[in-house]
Amino acid sequence: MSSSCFSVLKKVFEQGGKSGDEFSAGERRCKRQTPIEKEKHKFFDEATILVKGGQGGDGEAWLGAKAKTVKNFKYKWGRNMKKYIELPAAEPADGGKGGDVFIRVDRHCDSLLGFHENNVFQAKKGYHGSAAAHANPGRGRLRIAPPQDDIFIDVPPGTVVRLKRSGELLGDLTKHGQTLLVAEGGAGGTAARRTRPQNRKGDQKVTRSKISGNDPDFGEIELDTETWIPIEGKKGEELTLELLMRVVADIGLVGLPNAGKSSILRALTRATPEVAPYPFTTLMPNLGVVIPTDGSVLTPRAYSKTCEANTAPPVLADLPGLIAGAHKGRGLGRAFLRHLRRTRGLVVVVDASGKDPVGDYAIIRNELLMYNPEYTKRKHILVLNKMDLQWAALRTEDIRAGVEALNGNIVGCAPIAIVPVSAKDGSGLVGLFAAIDRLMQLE
Ligand SMILES: Nc1nc2c(ncn2[C@@H]2O[C@H](COP(=O)(O)OP(=O)(O)OP(=O)(O)O)[C@@H](O)[C@H]2O)c(=O)[nH]1
Ligand SMILES: [Mg+2]
Repeated sequence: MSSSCFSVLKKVFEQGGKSGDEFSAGERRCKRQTPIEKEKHKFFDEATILVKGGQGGDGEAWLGAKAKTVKNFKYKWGRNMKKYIELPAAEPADGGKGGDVFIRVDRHCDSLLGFHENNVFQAKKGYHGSAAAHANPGRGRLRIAPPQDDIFIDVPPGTVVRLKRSGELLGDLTKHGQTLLVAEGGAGGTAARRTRPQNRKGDQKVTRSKISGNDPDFGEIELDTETWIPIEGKKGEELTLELLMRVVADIGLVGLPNAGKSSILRALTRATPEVAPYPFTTLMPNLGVVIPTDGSVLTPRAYSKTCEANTAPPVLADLPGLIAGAHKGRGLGRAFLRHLRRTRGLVVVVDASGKDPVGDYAIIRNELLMYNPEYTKRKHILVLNKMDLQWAALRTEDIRAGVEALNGNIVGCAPIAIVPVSAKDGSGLVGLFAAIDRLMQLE
């Protein structure tokens, strides 16, 4: 079947069996997708955003305030008390700081897709000095307006933040709740009370008659309070950032399309990735925590027996299928291999009922080598899947021998275990749990 046939078939599957004509006009309108939504797998893990810190609030220009004379309500006749007291003049307030922009990790967020439609983040401008009067009601006037609220941009765990221009790394955010300050808000402006005019030549606001001293330009300048001016708040930082997501997982599942990677993820974890008998079913990585859920296949007790150390269960990442020539852009290319960067080990899945399982294994190892030679040095397990098919079961020993005979220069390090399994009927999964546990114990 041609690949276009596959995509049509896939669409029909996604629509729950309805062909395009069976949808009403309203339904079709609702289902209309943007180009980005259509090709999610190309955009889900990278984005460019513009972040702007808020401008600082302006200082207050309030020069008219005078000291007030008020009645002394504590006054008692006969004592040495003043009947009237003088309250000092309230001073004008400085502007408040503009809001900062932070990037924050949220584990409920799973892609950067949203940033393709909404990619400008501007924090609010700081409060002006005049707002300070209302910021502290009943408790006296603040001399500085309060700072503006910060904004937080939520990203998925595993997001790398770089400056677009220079490529400088600003942060690699992996843990839920981690934050990174990316654009600082501008400082608030100073109020008129503290501001001095610039003593530049020709500045009209400086009264020449008041210039004294022996400086050839101006010397000391005696200022006239009439000329005091408030200062505007400073502009906030403004940066263009590049976001790049690399999933955070302990183990990556790699293999040719249809080998059964997603089926294995389903069998070992609670994740429910799509499984279907056509290639490139998986377009984006799926994650799952290794916890057996199906009592008929494995109980949690059986799992804990297989685990020697009482460590947190590993996270598996199921990636799209890789094909020969992926490094030249064939299939889905190999850009998704970046998601293996943070893994500690790999599980290479091979369809043992296929034409040439040993050849498939060599293709995968070669593609990994072409992408990043470091990947072929990582510890890995070779899973021979589809053992429920008789043809696969009969060939197991031949496949083992074939893999062991492969040249280390081509495939890198040898697998730490070769595990025959069937994701369909669950056989061999206990052995796979044990092998994964062993992989996690290895340095
Ligand atoms: N008989 C048998 N079929 C299996 C087994 N594991 C997976 N399959 C079938 O193989 C086909 C492909 O399975 P997937 O899990 O989608 O394979 P994949 O490697 O994730 O495929 P891509 O996402 O396209 O790369 C499906 O029809 C599965 O039902 C198995 O152990 N035995
Ligand atoms: Mg898949």
